[in-house]
Amino acid sequence: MTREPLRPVLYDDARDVVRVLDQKRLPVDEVWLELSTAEQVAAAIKDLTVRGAPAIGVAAAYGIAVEARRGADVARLRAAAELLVHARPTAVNLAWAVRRMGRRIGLGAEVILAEAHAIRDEDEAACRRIGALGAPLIPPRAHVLTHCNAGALATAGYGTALGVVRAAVEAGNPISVFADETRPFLQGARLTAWELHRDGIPVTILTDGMAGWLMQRGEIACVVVGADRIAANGDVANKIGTYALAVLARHHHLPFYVAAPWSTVDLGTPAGDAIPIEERGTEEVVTLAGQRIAPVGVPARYPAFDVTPAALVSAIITERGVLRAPYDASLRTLAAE
Ligand SMILES: CSC[C@@H](O)[C@@H](O)C(=O)COP(=O)(O)O
Repeated sequence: MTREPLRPVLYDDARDVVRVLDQKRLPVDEVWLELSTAEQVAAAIKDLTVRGAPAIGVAAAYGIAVEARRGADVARLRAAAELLVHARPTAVNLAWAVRRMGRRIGLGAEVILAEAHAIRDEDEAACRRIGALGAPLIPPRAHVLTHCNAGALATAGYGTALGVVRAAVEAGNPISVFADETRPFLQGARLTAWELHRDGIPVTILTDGMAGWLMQRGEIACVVVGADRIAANGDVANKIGTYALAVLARHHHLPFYVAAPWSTVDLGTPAGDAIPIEERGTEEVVTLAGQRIAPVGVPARYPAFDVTPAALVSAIITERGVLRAPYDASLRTLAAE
């Protein structure tokens, strides 16, 4: 059965609302929210209603557009941009999109909305190109491990890591996916599993500690993940737990691929140690499905991202091409194109 492509962030031009699929409630409920202010969009980004690096960039762009279309003046639009750009710190796509929108402020609501639509459309096109470029890297009938959700839900549509998976399947390679559950927000168990299952792509959920054992047994052919920011030297920030997979992949001589649009590349950040890593509230770590699972009084940590050194990355798949080490040089070359 062919299903409608999944597009988690949309704009209703007739009613001037930003429509977002509530990712906090998936997979149990499929609920679309309608947002009509920059404050509402910023709150949806902060609380992970909408998440994934490219998707939060698209949402922020529409957050500025909705204000413009509802009559906000330049000062209000600049304040909206300021609010949105600070909603989350690690994914550079957010700052990239807000900066791009900022260049349209003052040119009128139609121009601003057109720019937001362009950001959305270009991201989906980039994901499809990433898929086409990445699919040939996946061995026939491979079991592919992914972490978090770098799928349609995390982008304008189609996905980055899952875009590679989708393109491989569309090209006739009957691969299957292992989805790390990705504690504590469970993007893998809830979102990756939901969107792949929806599209008929075989997916099996693992808890976060299982990958090493399956690699040792030869049950995983390669790892494909997304990224929140790629530094100029090729270091990659992505969901916490990604670095551990890269180390495991290296130990087991498996390829470790990063799939991301060019908007995730941040040549202004020289290396991974300069990437800001979001620390979130720890309630989610000490609770599961609303139940406390840890003793009261014991502290917890929740760094939401980690950095994988470039040396552990086999290739970075972007819409501009597939990059190989040395990444400082290959990123500079593609930046110039
Ligand atoms: C194409 S999405 C790439 C990344 O943003 C994704 O892998 C990720 O880490 C998302 O984290 P999240 O905290 O769910 O926004």
